[in-house]
Amino acid sequence: MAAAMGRGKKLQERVPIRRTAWKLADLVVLSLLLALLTHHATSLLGGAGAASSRLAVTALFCEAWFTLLWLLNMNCKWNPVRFETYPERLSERADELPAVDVFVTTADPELEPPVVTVNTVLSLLAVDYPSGKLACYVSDDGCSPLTCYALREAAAFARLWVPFCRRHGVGVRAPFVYFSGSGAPEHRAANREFLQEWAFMKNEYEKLVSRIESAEEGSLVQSDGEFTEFLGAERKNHPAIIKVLWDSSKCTTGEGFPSLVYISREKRPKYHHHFKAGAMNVLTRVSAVLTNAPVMLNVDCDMFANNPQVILHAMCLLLGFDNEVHSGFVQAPQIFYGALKDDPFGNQTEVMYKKLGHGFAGLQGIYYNGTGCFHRRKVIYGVAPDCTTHFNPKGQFSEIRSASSPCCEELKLKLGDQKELIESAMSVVSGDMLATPVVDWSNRIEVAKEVSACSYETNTCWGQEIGWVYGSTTEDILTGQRIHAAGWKSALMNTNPPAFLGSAPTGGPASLTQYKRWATGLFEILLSRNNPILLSICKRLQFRQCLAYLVIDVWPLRAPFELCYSLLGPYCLLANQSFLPKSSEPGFSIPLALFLTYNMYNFVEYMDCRLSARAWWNNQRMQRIISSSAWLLAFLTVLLKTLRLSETIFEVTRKDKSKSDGDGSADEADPGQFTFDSSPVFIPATAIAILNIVAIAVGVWRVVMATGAGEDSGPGIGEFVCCSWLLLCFWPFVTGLVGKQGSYGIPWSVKLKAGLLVAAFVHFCNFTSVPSKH
Ligand SMILES: O=c1ccn([C@@H]2O[C@H](COP(=O)(O)OP(=O)(O)O[C@H]3O[C@H](CO)[C@@H](O)[C@H](O)[C@H]3O)[C@@H](O)[C@H]2O)c(=O)[nH]1
Ligand SMILES: [Mn+2]
Repeated sequence: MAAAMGRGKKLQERVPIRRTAWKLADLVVLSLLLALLTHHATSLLGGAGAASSRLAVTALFCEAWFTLLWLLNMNCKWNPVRFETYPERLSERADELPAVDVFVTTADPELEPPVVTVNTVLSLLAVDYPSGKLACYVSDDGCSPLTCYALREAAAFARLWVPFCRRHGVGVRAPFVYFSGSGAPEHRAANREFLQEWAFMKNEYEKLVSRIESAEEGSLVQSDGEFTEFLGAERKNHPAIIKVLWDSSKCTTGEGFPSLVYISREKRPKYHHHFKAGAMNVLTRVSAVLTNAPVMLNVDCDMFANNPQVILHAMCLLLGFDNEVHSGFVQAPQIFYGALKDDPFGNQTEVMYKKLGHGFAGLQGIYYNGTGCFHRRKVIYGVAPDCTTHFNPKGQFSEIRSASSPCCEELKLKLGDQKELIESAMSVVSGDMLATPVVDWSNRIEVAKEVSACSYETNTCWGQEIGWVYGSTTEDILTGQRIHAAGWKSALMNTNPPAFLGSAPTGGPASLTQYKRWATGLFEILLSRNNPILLSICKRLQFRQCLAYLVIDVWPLRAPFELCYSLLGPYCLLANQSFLPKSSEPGFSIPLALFLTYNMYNFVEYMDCRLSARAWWNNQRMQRIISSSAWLLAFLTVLLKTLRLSETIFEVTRKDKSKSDGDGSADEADPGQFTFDSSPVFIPATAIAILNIVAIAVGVWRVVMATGAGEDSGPGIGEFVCCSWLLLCFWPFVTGLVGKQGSYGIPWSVKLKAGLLVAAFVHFCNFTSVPSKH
């Protein structure tokens, strides 16, 4: 069918992005890095004193790492591509479109208010796609009757909302966005009939929100027989609850809207539930026995469909290649709404998507980002690309199953022996994108509960070769790696307007927690048998794709190197030594040129992505802060985990409800200002801020009193620049040290622990310092 659809006009086009100037710049930075390495290596060989050779070795070691990182980055960015999609060319072929199961995950009604989830679900139910071919499944790891109730109310509202959106071609179909303006959309304001309808819908939406927000758990569970299943259910100890909130096949009149199913998988204290990955696997199985669509879309609960054509765009990439190996999955970039001006917390990852993301896309394909992604179901079932259906030249199906194609027995072993599930899997594996079995759901709820039981996965391959992979809190990267290692490629979907918009954490602490979780998960990947190097040696992960994955996977490993390097400057000022060439030496130009070119390179990248200079500064500053706080803590946490001293958990990010209510958060004076709490992630960064203040003070005092060691061994301008630059990067912490009011100040417990670390370091510097001349 893919070929059939591709016949005539192409559905997609792979466009290489030219970057000759960037390649030159890559090489310039690389040669400066190599020059610096050579400088330190020769000064070592030239026989420096013991103290300065220790410094040179440390510097050399770190700089070798930075050079390696730069090479990895160069590899990733070298040949970027983008994909153009032409959804209008699908329009005459509506009946050839495959069905799609849409998954939404939510985990906590406190941190993820039901009204946020409801908006996401409504935006998805209303997309431009045949209703009968869509079904939406919501997984609730919070097991909350409030979420279930909110979704039931949303289904009632969808009956009005979906036809309204389709009739009027509404742009963004998350009601909180649509109704966030002060009045009706301007271009329609003259149409009285529309205005009436608009006002009616707005009123209905407001009623929906107030019903959801005023709902109380106690009265819901008791008064209404509908929610009795939640009676006595504890969040981590309850049977599976599955509710069909809307069944589109029952709808005989009108346009209808997609089916909606609520799932809270079984949880028992004895069983590890594997966080989001576990939820995704249950969603996969439950949908398999109900609708069994060959394509699955998954989004986080806070990520609404921002472009109603989103599924059609994805279909261009899923159906538009001659061979389906090119699009094992289709990932839309993760873009955020309601972003703070100039990205103060460095969590918009815009440049990362534009530079690294497109670079990945030019290799084996974009990484899976956990949300806004379309997977082929068979890819999730661990089927390799060469043992699936091939298309003959006439563009018709020819069911050539290669010898390695999984048979029924094999599927039973891998997916678990459940009759309905295996039947549905057989039909998916055979590759027929259009075979959607019509089943009567009412008979299947018990089956669905069976496959969402805790014990279902015992002695199966779920979480290993099948489904979302367990063992990392960054399950998305891990699962994507597994798919690429099976030989699939992936496609990056760029649409205008963006396909989905999500919410980024607000505030410093939440951002750092998120970065810590990612880095923890990435380190878990590196230490597992699923690390990209092994996957590239033993499986079919391409070599350059493996190197590209390393750019991301080594985040936590960067922390110790960057920390070490950042301590060299303050160490030299305190211990009256130097590690960089003096301004009088010819070698001085190397670090100077490197510093300037590297920062200029990054700065121009931000300009290239049409971001502000301030956004560049904030991001480069946050890089230093994140590395010395979140990544460092992640590094230590995983070390402790490998020593079996601690466990890693998935800390859910708080979603800002005020954004979905339409009223901006006015309670915080400056949402872009850094706030602190007593979490240990703040200790190392606070210590660095204090240390640099002390170091600069001592350094300046030495210069003023002229008590420094001779020209050759004492610190020079280079060391001063290092410390001042760090002080600027950690400025939020400097102000946090003196800040008093509420969360803008660093808590005393953090200051104290950081102070102790600094004292220990200063003591160490004194111990190893070069004695003064006088
Ligand atoms: O036990 C859990 C924990 C989380 N979630 C869901 O996972 C999603 C992501 O959680 P969130 O706290 O929003 O994390 P983020 O850091 O914003 O998520 C990013 O990073 C995650 C991996 O760390 C990916 O799974 C996400 O898709 C990606 O958006 C949300 O829908 C949660 O409801 C569950 O379903 N069960
Ligand atoms: Mn999120």
